[in-house]
Amino acid sequence: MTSAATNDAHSVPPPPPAEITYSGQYSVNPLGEVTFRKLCAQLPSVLRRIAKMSWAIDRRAVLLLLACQLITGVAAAVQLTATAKAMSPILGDDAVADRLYAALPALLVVAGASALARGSGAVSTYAERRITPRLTTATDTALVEAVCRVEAAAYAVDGFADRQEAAEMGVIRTHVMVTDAQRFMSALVRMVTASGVLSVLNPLMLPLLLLAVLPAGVGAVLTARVDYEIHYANVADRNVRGMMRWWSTTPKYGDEVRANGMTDYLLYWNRALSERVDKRTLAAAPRTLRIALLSSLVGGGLLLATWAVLAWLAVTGRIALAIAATAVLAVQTTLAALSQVVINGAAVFHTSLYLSDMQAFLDDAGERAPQRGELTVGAPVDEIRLDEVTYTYPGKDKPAVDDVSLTLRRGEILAIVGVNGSGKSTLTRLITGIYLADKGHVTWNGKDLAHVDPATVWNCIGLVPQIFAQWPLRVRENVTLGQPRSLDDAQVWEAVDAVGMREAVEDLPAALDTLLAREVFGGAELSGGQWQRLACSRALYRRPQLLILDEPTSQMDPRGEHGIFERIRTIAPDRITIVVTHRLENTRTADHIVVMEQGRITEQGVYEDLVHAGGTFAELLALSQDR
Ligand SMILES: Nc1ncnc2c1ncn2[C@@H]1O[C@H](COP(=O)(O)OP(=O)(O)OP(=O)(O)O)[C@@H](O)[C@H]1O
Repeated sequence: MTSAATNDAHSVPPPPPAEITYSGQYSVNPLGEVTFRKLCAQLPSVLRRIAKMSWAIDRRAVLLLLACQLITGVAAAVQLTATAKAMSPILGDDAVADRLYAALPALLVVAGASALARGSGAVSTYAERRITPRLTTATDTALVEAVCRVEAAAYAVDGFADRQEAAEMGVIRTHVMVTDAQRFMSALVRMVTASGVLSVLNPLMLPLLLLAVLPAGVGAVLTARVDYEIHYANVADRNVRGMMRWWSTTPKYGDEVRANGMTDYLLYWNRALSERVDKRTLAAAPRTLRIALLSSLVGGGLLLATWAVLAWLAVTGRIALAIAATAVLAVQTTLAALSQVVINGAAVFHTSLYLSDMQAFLDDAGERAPQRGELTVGAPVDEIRLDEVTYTYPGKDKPAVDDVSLTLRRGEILAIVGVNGSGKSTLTRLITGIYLADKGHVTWNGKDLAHVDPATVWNCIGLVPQIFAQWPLRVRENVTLGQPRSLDDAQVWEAVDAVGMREAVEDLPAALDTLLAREVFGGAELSGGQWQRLACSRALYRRPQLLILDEPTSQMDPRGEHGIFERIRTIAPDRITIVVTHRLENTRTADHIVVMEQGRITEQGVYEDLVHAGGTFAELLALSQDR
């Protein structure tokens, strides 16, 4: 390419990343219409929920936490009352030594109560640390399990991935949830006891103090509301950025990224998405500043009024000096506790929003888990029938599989061929019960898959999908999928031999024990064709009743391909075998071939008949030989 051409290509700026918005049925920001009062009213139920979750994890730690809160409250009340007692002699007219001596018992009580409060603080931190890690693990596991167990069709539902991303935030927030709740509760207890003491000293002080702190409370909750609004607006972009980050940085696609010169573009993408996220976040900064300034201004003015009233009461002799001094302390304590209540209350509330997202996702995922029925299937699987089966992907107008009827019998090899997008893979998903038909029935041994426990169906299947996982596990687990059939490795080697991989596996640093993850220390990497052979050995190891191979040899050398088809023929009598392939020569092995076009079966028969039928099969075969 000439340099002019290169410059030309570079003078066209790349298009910005597509604008994606958080979609689906949860696309309405739940905070949009909520008032401050409603938010405060939600706190008890949020705390109850956190307590319930913690209770399920560690009852003793929860009880310990509650006991500590009680002790904190009692200690705060004792401290203030004893301080008031100590103030009278200290502010008296006797000699200093006599005044201190008289105040000593009360001062000792203050010291004891303070030590008790510190001790209970330390114990409550210990209890909280007993709960948090396990709570985080429990929620994380619940989320992973929920996603793994949904009907596969859920992945195609609008907004499912975005809601999953939003739910991930709930898991992250469980790290701080118990700490926030515990701090909130302990500050609340301290505040209630201190303000109780204060109102005993002078009933006028408490309402004034509450008024002084109220603006800070409103400000903190309003800020939380803005933060969540921004989080909500950024969910989709963060989701896409996370995915793109993985694709850009994983070594698996490193060759493609480098050799195709994609690095600059990918960095541009990452930057553009981050800038978009930042733009939204920065746009909110003036709003949060306004909220903070206004709430501080109003709160500060009211606090000034509180101090003025206290001074007026003392100066006019309406309260004794000792009481006024204790009131100053009580106001300080209440104020400190109140701001903690406000800060931690807002944090708890903020967390609750993410928890609600997580719970909504878990509930939704739970509803999307297969609920098909109690029927079971097992070996031997003699017949699989499809009767007028139709399936349309969510959001699509045209069916991917349209009115297909087919019968598969034990011992037969079926080949499915057709152009890209004709519905071959979708058909195999319907046969395996990964998707359920919208119309028509798929039956195994006469049992409709719509009513069969899918786990029993999947126990009978060995599947080599078109795009298969390269698990970062040892070779052994890559073959057994972590479900060994025996204690020794004999059957693993048998499956490895079946795909001609013995030599390659023996050459690895630790043979079957070699970790197949290049990124991890000590890990090894296989070639594309070797990975594909391993995927085949995985399916063969299961000795399935239904063996499905979707383009199983696309990356293999002719020797490997020949070996696999030999093997398929040898083991075919004990099972039903389906091969999806574009290499039409490979369909010679099949007892029956179906040709798919636009979701329908348009031709079927054996190889020799189809070659001479003058239809799509003959045309595709001729094209594949025209080089
Ligand atoms: N997860 C999905 N969500 C929505 N549409 C899908 C999904 N998977 C496939 N489709 C659509 O369904 C149709 C059939 O796809 P399918 O993967 O079954 O074709 P195929 O015959 O296996 O193609 P290929 O030869 O390229 O593997 C296509 O139009 C495709 O766009």
